[in-house]
Amino acid sequence: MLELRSVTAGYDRRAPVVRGMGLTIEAGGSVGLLGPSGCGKSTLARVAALLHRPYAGEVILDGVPVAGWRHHAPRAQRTAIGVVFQQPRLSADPRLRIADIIAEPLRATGRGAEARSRTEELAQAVGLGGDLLGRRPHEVSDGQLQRACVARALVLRPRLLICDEMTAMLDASTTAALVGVVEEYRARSGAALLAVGHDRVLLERWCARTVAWPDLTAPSPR
Ligand SMILES: Nc1ncnc2c1ncn2[C@@H]1O[C@H](COP(=O)(O)OP(=O)(O)OP(=O)(O)O)[C@@H](O)[C@H]1O
Repeated sequence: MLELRSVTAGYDRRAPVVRGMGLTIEAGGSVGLLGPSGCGKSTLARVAALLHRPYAGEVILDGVPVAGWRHHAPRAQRTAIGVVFQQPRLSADPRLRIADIIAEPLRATGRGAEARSRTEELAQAVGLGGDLLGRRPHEVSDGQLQRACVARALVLRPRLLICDEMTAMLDASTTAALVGVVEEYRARSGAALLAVGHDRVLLERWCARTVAWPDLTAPSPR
């Protein structure tokens, strides 16, 4: 469903963080990407999420090379992919209420009419009850905000979910709950998963296949 071919990317063309890397995520499959802190996992995850344009190489979505990049890839392709980042406080607009954070992608794609029903459905799925939907980020815990970010990542019914250290700052029970939400969604929808992190035990339990950072230097077998 998604293939990265010989991708080179980073923040300075003269010293790229990611060099010539390949990774394949099969339709419905799950891949855990392991690597030490600072090696470039998040950078590669952002390329895979079509949020960061590589300097070289190809990103192929459903057999079609992604084209028309500016900083991001075109929205029509990006909406096939849901992303959860490590730090919910950096990825959620502090001015919005939790319900609006969850519904943001619907409104941004002209599907605001579905916002109310989808928000209620997903809030229930991720375990956000009571008055939490009406609060702003500074009025909820990190774990509650990350639950909202998982709901937001699912709201457009993505066919690929990228979880970049989604549980790094969470306790064991919230980690288990959110992995459960992702897996329940995948079981129902057939969506694929790229989970990025440095917790080998978690990723090996969660994903059908795990790859460690140095092994990505050669293109993955197709
Ligand atoms: N926006 C940015 N501008 C410049 N350099 C950056 C930027 N984001 C990351 N880097 C640098 O790129 C390198 C890889 O960072 P990246 O976040 O991809 O690593 P990581 O493997 O995900 O790390 P961690 O596990 O600690 O999150 C690091 O040296 C980092 O300092």
